[in-house]
Amino acid sequence: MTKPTLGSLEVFDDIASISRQACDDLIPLCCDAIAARGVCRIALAGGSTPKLLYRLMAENQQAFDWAKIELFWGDERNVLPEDDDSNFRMVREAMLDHVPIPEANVFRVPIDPADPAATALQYEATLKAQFGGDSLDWDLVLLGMGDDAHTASLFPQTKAIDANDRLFVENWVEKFDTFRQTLTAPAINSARNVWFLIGGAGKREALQHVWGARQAPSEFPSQLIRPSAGKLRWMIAIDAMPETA
Ligand SMILES: O=C(O)[C@H](O)[C@@H](O)[C@H](O)[C@H](O)COP(=O)(O)O
Repeated sequence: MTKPTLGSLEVFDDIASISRQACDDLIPLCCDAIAARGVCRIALAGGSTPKLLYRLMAENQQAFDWAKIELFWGDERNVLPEDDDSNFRMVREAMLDHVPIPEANVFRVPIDPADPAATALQYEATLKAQFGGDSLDWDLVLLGMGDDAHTASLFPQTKAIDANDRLFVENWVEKFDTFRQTLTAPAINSARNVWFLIGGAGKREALQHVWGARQAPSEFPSQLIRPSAGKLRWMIAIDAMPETA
């Protein structure tokens, strides 16, 4: 069976079972972070896969100390927060509207569609201020992966892939003819925990490449995710698992 060379692999029946396990594991992760450092900082993934996890967090809200949890976005679309495509809106509807998290603990990417560069600089400054410097020791970064092997908004053959001197950047994505906003690979790789939540047969080929011997991160950006000291966890639905090589 094709497996990742880095990190742990767990195979699940479907995205629902991934979501239940991730929610169950988030409870002690948050408790331990808060006990150790007084705060739990999480970078949320966008897209559709993590929606159920966010709903489960809301359903199990009594298990989380929301006053000491800080939520950030690993990436965002270049749209306003009420837009259907907004990752912030997706999280707000699935979780934020239903849990007692203080508004001051929710760090939305301050999108100005007309000035993506300024937006990125502003969010990067927020990250540095909140973390007290350039090393973002996230307690958890949640990630999805596209069928083109992108993660966050690190898309193949885009500038953000090489933005190793930055933490958060605007990223022109030709195939969408628009900008995205994204954490850079170094900003993700400083995390204590990185969890990929991936499901769907459409991701199978991309995972085959990402886990394959050929290292080509500009083609398969999820290969960039190699936490320097933290734990990498692949939570994969069986329908996304590559055929045995
Ligand atoms: O803004 C986004 O779309 C996400 O951050 C993106 O990186 C997502 O995780 C993948 O595209 C997978 O998306 P699905 O979960 O919808 O398959």
